[in-house]
Amino acid sequence: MITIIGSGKVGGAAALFTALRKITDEILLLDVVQGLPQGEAMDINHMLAEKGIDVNVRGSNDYSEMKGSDIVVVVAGSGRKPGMTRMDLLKINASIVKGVVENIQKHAKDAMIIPVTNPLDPMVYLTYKVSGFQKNRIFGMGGMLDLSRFTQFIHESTGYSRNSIRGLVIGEHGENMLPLPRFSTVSGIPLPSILSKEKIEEIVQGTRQVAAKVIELKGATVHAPGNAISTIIEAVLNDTKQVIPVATYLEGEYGYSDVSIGVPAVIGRNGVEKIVELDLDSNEKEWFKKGVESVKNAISNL
Ligand SMILES: NC(=O)c1ccc[n+]([C@@H]2O[C@H](COP(=O)([O-])OP(=O)(O)OC[C@H]3O[C@@H](n4cnc5c(N)ncnc54)[C@H](O)[C@@H]3O)[C@@H](O)[C@H]2O)c1
Ligand SMILES: O=C(O)C[C@H](O)C(=O)O
Repeated sequence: MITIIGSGKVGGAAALFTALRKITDEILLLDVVQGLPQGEAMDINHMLAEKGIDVNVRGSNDYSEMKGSDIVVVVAGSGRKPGMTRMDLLKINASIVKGVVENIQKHAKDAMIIPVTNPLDPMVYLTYKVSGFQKNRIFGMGGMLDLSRFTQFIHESTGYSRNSIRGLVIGEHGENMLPLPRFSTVSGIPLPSILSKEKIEEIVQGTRQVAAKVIELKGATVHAPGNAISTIIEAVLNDTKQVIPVATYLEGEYGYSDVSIGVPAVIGRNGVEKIVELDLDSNEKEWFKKGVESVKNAISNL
């Protein structure tokens, strides 16, 4: 059973994409707004009925119903408006996430938690500290979404199939995001031997900024984050051992401790089964460090 706390735009999309993957029998949508998760569940079930997919989606306002969840996704809280950074949501969302995690602790203490609420990296840290869960059981979704955007930019710039592209984006899910062209390939060919330096710089900047553009145009990002959440859920439930960038707690990896930030990790039935350490060059290390400093600064204000 998968529980999704926060049945708004991204929570609803995550339920939809997860149901379509047919990887669980039951999805519970929770929200504080009366009627919203119930209505969202009905709407998704109607779609699943036509498709003949027997995943049962339910909605509730009662946290105790998440008992027995394998994974709890936390996507409750406010989104940024045009002109804001994700960090501007720190204070308002920290109190929501803290309350939600206390409830997970109470009702689903054997679950894994996928934090999604922004600012993502500080929320992963808060979730780790408030829950007291082992660190491998908490992994935030941010880098997976950044990677889907980087992949789209590579596709648009090269014309090659999205299916041939293997990219990587790590670091803060925020202003200091770190797309990694040196560790990205198209059909095994490293990106720097396909695209010019200038073009690569353009798509790196584009990857950092494109979420703000979507928010300016349509108010929120919805489908890409919903799908990225379902990719991580699938990696856990199907024990795929896929290497996925997730925000997780570091204890010396990449030279940092007592901070949560995006790194590539092997995701399987035990959550984060291994953090993959890359040999970053000096420029990449600098961006990673800026991300760590930004997250540590936020953590100190929690
Ligand atoms: N990490 C990422 O990659 C990523 C991607 C997209 C969105 N987000 C973040 O996800 C969050 C949600 O975005 P959205 O567009 O779905 O927002 P939304 O406003 O559509 O939905 C948020 C929902 O959370 C609910 N909620 C608030 N407090 C709650 C509580 N205590 N318990 C249960 N539910 C509660 C609200 O009632 C609302 O329905 C935002 O913080 C946004 O920035 C993160
Ligand atoms: O950009 C946002 O505020 C939402 C989310 O973090 C995203 O990257 O889509």
